[in-house]
Amino acid sequence: MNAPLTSAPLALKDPSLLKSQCYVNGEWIGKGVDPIINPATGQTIALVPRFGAKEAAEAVEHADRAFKLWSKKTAKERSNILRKWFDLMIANTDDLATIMTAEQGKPLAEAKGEIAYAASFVEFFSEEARRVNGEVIPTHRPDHRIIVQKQPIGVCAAITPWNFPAAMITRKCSPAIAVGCTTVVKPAPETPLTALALAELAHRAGLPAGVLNIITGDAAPIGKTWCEHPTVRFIGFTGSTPVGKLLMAQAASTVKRVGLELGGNAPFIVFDDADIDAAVEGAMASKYRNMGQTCVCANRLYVHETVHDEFVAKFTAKVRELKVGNGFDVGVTQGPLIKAAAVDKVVRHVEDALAKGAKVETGGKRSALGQTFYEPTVLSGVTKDMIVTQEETFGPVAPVYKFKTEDEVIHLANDQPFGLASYFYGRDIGRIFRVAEALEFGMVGINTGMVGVDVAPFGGVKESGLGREGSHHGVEEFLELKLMMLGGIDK
Ligand SMILES: NC(=O)c1ccc[n+]([C@@H]2O[C@H](COP(=O)([O-])OP(=O)(O)OC[C@H]3O[C@@H](n4cnc5c(N)ncnc54)[C@H](O)[C@@H]3O)[C@@H](O)[C@H]2O)c1
Ligand SMILES: O=C[C@H](O)CS(=O)(=O)O
Repeated sequence: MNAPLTSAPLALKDPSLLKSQCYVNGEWIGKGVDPIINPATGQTIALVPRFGAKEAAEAVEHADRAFKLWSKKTAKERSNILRKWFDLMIANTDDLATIMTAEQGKPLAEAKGEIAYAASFVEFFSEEARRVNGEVIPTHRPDHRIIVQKQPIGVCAAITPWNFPAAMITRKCSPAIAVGCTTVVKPAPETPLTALALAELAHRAGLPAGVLNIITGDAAPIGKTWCEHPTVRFIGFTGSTPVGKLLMAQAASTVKRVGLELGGNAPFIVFDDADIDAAVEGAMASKYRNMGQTCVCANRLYVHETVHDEFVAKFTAKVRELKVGNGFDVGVTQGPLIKAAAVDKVVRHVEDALAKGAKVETGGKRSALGQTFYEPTVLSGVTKDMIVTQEETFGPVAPVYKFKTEDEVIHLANDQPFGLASYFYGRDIGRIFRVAEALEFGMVGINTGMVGVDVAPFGGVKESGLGREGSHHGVEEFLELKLMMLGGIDK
């Protein structure tokens, strides 16, 4: 059904950044039919095309033709275009953030922060493009020489989530493009407008047709087409673990590489020697960023019994200062969740915890602002039999547990299938190394609540994913090592 456009046009300095078509082979194609809804107001912002398997295959063919040219560009040529893309993202931050807040809901200041974060990957990999060096290996025979060349793997697919509509795309596409690959991208159905605006800026930066292709539409057939297409050499996915497992299975049909950034269930541990004020600050940053809708949010807060009451009192006081509302409104620090179903999941988690004996320190109920809003919540008296312990809540709920010993809390932290981010606060150097090495997670924040940055490898272990994004490691999954064994050198 074509939902009517019921919202006033977004206040953009450059209205041409608001796209309602797909970007394929350097052209805008398709007819908008699926509404993109503002989660704060329920209004329709724009309509986007509903593409499927056919268009997904066509995008791969365009990307493959472009690969043959793009991979032959010099590293400096690729670097220069990525740098221009970065410059245009920064110059258009306000419009990109406005589009993001409208479709995703996060407060405008957070959206601007994400644009800077997303742009930082483009900048970083514009520099890495020129650092992809091969090797000459000391020979085993005087008449032989051994050379290892790093070559771009080809067409890479990216399927991304709604919680970081810009950064999850640039964190995958900029390293791929930097080393000479080409890309086909399906953004989340909730938040494609940010992705399409990024494509427009890439076009303006001079990225050749077919290097970046972005289509919207039916996720399952698009994903299956790319997973099974013999020309696609890599599937990059950021999203839930169940979908990640499905894509990994589908990609096996053509022995593709996969890069999986999946679900999390981060422990946040406060030891007895922690700086409590710093721990509260770190917990606020980790827990309530994006209304708790990040894969690295503190999902379980374990506080040593000797400092528990002080931490809960100070933490709860800070949470009560959060202001819930429309992300465009001045002073709002907590916007809506992405959709009503997300709030329903939060309600289910909180009600389960209360039924099993948890206590509400603050919040604990839907906001009167509407069906997509939930009050920032702190629960105490939480135990491991509650759903919040085993499942990622993906909302503004902080379950607090008490613990007695280091061994006990390390076991509790590790005793679940996820392994993305983890955090702890403490100052004893011996404990810092013991705990950091014992935690079964891809990332450990020590006396900090934030781990995601362009220069550091981001990724998880166990059922939180495969591979690393960002940092100089971030190009490796887009490169093949080619051995050149040269004989007959003595003739
Ligand atoms: N590890 C990370 O970096 C990271 C980052 C953001 C989100 N996430 C995780 O993502 C989840 C929330 O995001 P979400 O709700 O968008 O996840 P999701 O898995 O439902 O969707 C993610 C993407 O996959 C697509 N998709 C869904 N079903 C598909 C299918 N059968 N075939 C192909 N594509 C399909 C969606 O359209 C979307 O583009 C949470 O679990 C969160 O932890 C992880
Ligand atoms: O939600 C997942 C993001 O990758 C979190 S971060 O912004 O990269 O820290």
